[in-house]
Amino acid sequence: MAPPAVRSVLPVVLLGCGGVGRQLLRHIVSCRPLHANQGVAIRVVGVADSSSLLVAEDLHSNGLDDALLSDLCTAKSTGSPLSALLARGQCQLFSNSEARRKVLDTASVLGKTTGLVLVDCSATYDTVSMLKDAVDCGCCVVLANKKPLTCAYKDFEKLVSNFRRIRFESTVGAGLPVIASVTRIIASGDPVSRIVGSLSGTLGYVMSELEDGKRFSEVVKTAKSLGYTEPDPRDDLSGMDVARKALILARLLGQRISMEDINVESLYPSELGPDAMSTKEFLESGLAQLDKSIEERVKSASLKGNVLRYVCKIESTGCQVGIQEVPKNSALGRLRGSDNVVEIYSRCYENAPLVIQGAGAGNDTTAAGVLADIVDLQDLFLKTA
Ligand SMILES: NC(=O)C1=CN([C@@H]2O[C@H](COP(=O)(O)OP(=O)(O)OC[C@H]3O[C@@H](n4cnc5c(N)ncnc54)[C@H](OP(=O)(O)O)[C@@H]3O)[C@@H](O)[C@H]2O)C=CC1
Ligand SMILES: N[C@@H](CC=O)C(=O)O
Repeated sequence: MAPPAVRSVLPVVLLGCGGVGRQLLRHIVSCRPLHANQGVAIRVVGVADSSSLLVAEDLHSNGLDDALLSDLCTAKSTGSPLSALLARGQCQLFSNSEARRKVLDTASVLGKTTGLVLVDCSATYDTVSMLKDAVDCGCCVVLANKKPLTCAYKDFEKLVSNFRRIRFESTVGAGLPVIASVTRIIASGDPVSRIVGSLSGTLGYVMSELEDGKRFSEVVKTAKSLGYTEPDPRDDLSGMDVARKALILARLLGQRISMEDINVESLYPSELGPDAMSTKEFLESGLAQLDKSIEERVKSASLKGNVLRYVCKIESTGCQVGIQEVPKNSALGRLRGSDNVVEIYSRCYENAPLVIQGAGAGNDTTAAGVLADIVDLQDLFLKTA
């Protein structure tokens, strides 16, 4: 039987082709038959990293072909620059200084015709102004990067101003349907009063491995190698990554707050922070300085039948994120590995909260969440006859 005709074509420019971005490209390629059966086609017209942007020569063609995308993943994972792909033909390369203009030209051309989805899988604030300009061109935005939604409130407001055109499920809980659930509850007129949970795959993994007697510095490095941590793991250990998730959720609930309004507990002192040493130095020498004090905290909790968890609490009275001792035999205490758990309380879920639990970090699940977000926009990209 012939596959159904293509109903929606979604042109995509991907910003960031690190662990998550590359996995997204692999998912896009491997899901072609599935999407074709659903009448959906994703056309990757450009991919950027921190130094350049690779764009399809003809924006209205089929985009960068799958063989090129696979080679791009191989090149980037072996440390080659995007320029190594130029010899393949069918694409053009723009340096960092020209990339922003080219993305916006592309957004402007496609925004007026086929539409464009700008997908941010970087971990930088540098994309914010480009995303806002793309929104002005009528483009859609999909984010794994939390930073654009956690800078100035007016930037958040701008990005979500057309809620139909933005998706950011993977910013909280990776592939878990946290944003979708909260959005649906709010849309039904059921006021969300409280969200409590463990929202860091890295810290969840680290804490549960510590219970098995492993050394803090070792498990943090393992979490990094498993793709759970941010590019600089101090973003996780400082609590800032969880605070960003809390801020996104709080803003989604209508709170006009900023990062400074969130109480954040860090697992390391400022002497080991980014102003004092590089990520490499931190991993090689700084991290091990924390082993003893963390081991003592784990032991002290264990003597009381408790375990340590990094807990996030969002209420109308404020947001806080920090380490807590919780009973070993509680929902939070039973968490293992990179799993997240989120409890959502509202009028309908007052005494028994809505609970969402599952893998909360990792390139695979995060990229799957991003892909689902892109496909979710398909109705805005219907082909005209
Ligand atoms: N890993 C996970 O479990 C989860 C991750 N996320 C988020 O996904 C994002 C990506 O994470 P991850 O893939 O692990 O990070 P990586 O560090 O592996 O990749 C980041 C990518 O962004 C690129 N980049 C940096 N600056 C820019 C820029 N100005 N424009 C375009 N690209 C740029 C980097 O370029 P270069 O290759 O040149 O360095 C790199 O390719 C992060 O924001 C993270 O918070 C969200 C949920 C879960
Ligand atoms: N570093 C983050 C990745 C997902 O947001 C985490 O550990 O949860």
